[in-house]
This record gives sequence, structure tokens and C-alpha cells, in this order.
Amino acid sequence: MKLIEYPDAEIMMMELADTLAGELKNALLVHDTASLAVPGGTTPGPIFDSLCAADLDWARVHVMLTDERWVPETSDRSNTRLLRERLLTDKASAAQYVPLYADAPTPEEKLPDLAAALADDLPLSVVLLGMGADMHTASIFPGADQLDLALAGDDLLVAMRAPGAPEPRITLSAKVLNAAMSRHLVIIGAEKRAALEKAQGLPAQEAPVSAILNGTTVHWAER
Ligand SMILES: O=C(O)[C@H](O)[C@@H](O)[C@H](O)[C@H](O)COP(=O)(O)O
Repeated sequence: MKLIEYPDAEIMMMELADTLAGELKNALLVHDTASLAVPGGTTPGPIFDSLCAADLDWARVHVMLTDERWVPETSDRSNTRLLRERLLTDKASAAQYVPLYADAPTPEEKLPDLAAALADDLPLSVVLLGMGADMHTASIFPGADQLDLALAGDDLLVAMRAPGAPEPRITLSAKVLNAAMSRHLVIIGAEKRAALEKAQGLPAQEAPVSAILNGTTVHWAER
């Protein structure tokens, strides 16, 4: 793991957007398409605001979430909604969106179709992850019902229910995340920095983020 500390979050978001755009551009030099997976939640919005204006051949970029809450796009809990509003806009509106949600009461009903649709985009070119103070990443939560499958299984996508998550989730597995050509984790604040340090000494069952730290660049700003 490599840690980059920034003087403030605003600078971090802009520099990280540049880094992601540069990596996508490089991937497009050698491949017909490039794939980008990004988290939802409250942290990455400003990265999306910069990245969406990056000058690259977005029509050849396939964009997806690292994980989704099982709620329709009309919900303000929908990560898809965040992506449409802040990333898949401006120049990036030409990108192809690969959904992790479909209209059905539970994720299990749609899991095979959603997994088949994303299989063509693997290995992912660039992955950006977030982390919770409970040391979850993507929707791989401590105490989740399918934690073993998400951490050590061969499935691409896993449906999850977890005490720390108010609705069912769907998440890329650790296998998919770890196969990515490039992986970044973005966190803000002292609490998450302490959680990251604690996670490094714990098994993935207790600290799921530790399963994806090898080879990952962590970007941190205090505020
Ligand atoms: O749907 C989600 O919630 C995310 O993809 C999740 O993994 C997120 O990255 C962390 O929970 C951090 O969330 P915050 O950025 O809101 O702290």
C-alpha cells in the first residue's frame, strides 16, 4: 500500500481526478475500451465534478459503481443517481454506463444478468474505492451475510445484507477489485485514517478493507 497525504481535501479531489483521467487515457492507448469503477457515498462527488470534464475519449470508457444500495434511482440513497448527476455529465456523458441495479425487489433476482453484463469489462482498468469508519469498502461490510463469498469467492458480484447497511447491497467482489490494473482508495479525516491503520493489523473478516490494500494507493486529507 502507498499512502499519499494532501494538504486539504479540495486539492486531493482535483489531483485524484487528474490521476484517474491519466490512467484511463493510458489504458485507451493500448485497449479499445477502458473501464472505471467508482464508489458512491458522500466522499467522491468533488472528484466526479472534475473528472467529468476531463479531455479523454469517453465514448470508449465504461463506467460502473463498485457497489450499489438496492434502491431505485429516484431515492437519494441511490449511488447511480449520484453518478448520473455528477460523473456521467459534461464530457463524460459520452461514457457507457454499466449498471449494478435493475428494477426488482431483491438483488438476487438480477445478480446473474448484472454480472454477465459487467464480465466483458474485466479486468477493470481503474478502480476508485471509499471506506467507512467500520473498515468496510465497496459494500463488503464486517458482519455481512455473504462476507466469505465477497472476500474469497470467485463470483464477480455479491448481494449483501449487513448490520451497518440500511438496505440490501450489491458489490463487486474482492477478486474483481484486486484484479484491477490500478486501484485507489480515498478517505478524509482523522477517524478514517485511524480506521485504516487499525485495519492493516486485522483479518479481512473484521476489517474487509484490508483485503484490497495490497497494491492500492491510498489518498488522504485531514479535512
Ligand atoms: O455505497 C456506498 O456507501 C459506498 O460505495 C461505500 O463503500 C462508501 O464508499 C463508504 O461507505 C464511505 O462512504 P462515505 O464516503 O459516505 O463516508
